[in-house]
Amino acid sequence: MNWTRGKIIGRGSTATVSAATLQESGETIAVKSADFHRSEFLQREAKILSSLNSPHVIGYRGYQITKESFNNYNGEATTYNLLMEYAPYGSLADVASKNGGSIDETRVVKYTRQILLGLEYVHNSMGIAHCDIKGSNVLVGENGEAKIADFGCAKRIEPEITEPVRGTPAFMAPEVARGERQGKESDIWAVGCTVIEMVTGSTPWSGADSNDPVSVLYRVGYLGESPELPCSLTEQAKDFLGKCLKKDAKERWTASQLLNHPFLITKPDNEPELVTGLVTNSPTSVTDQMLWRSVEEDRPSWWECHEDERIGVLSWTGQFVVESTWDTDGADWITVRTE
Ligand SMILES: Nc1ncnc2c1ncn2[C@@H]1O[C@H](COP(=O)(O)OP(=O)(O)OP(=O)(O)O)[C@@H](O)[C@H]1O
Repeated sequence: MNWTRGKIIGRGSTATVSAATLQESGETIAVKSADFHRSEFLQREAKILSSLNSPHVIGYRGYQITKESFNNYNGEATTYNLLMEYAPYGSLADVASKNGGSIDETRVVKYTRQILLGLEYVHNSMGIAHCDIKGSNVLVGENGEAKIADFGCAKRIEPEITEPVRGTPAFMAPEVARGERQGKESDIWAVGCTVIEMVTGSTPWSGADSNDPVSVLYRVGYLGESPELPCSLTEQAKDFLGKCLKKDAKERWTASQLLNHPFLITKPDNEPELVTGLVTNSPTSVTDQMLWRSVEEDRPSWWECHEDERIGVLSWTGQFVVESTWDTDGADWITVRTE
């Protein structure tokens, strides 16, 4: 399959995402790329994504290994590329920021339903837990529908293998924060956190502790705290979040149960028009520079620092692997390590 790489449209902790055009059909796709030697998670993601087929999961278009010079490499590097359906509105986090910081309730209901439909499929039909549900890992497709993406942390539910828990601290359920287990129940906790993120425009725990993941994990895992519910929410919405944020994983509702919760089945008002997301129309050519958001132009200020420091900063903003050896006396807190 021949394709031409376009502008960079996203950058995560493990990979860079570019827009690209398929030469034969002219279709715009997204290509997630990583240096081959650091592409273990991306390869794992490609393997899982290739087995999934749902309107609520980002579409798989194949993978390719290339030799090319991009992403500030000196000279040519062997690059692993995951080819995916392109989501023109970017992630829910992008949609929120383009809509003045948060997402209106009608759309929050719609996106939540679609995330749960995606999870119902992934959990029940495919036996997979996503393990990193959050606003920046849910993309908005051409028709405005939410699609789950970024399966780099995903794992098979059965047989249950003891693996280090993975994900993003602010979205971690108590049992994950304690390094005990991670499965479909912890995805549901993360859905609750994602609803809070959509409503408030900030990640949960975004008070004084927001820059200290260890403190957040301690509060969730050992002090029994839950993220604060926005006071603007209706009673129905608060009840829904209560079912997602049950401290005991066994009591948490499943995706199928939540899909029947009144918060999601009450007829919504007319959906307001989507305010410009990443792009306003599905682009047809990567040469149409106006259509692409370039993170090259608005990299955060810490991006230019020395690579070691940058990895350090990324570790605070990105994903963590938590060793499952913690005990409650706090002695093992430093076993949180980054990947
Ligand atoms: N298919 C896509 N279409 C459009 N934009 C995309 C697509 N995939 C990813 N992006 C953009 O790139 C960003 C980073 O992608 P992704 O989360 O998959 O990378 P990552 O390295 O796994 O990130 P992290 O590990 O930090 O969560 C997304 O938040 C989104 O803005």
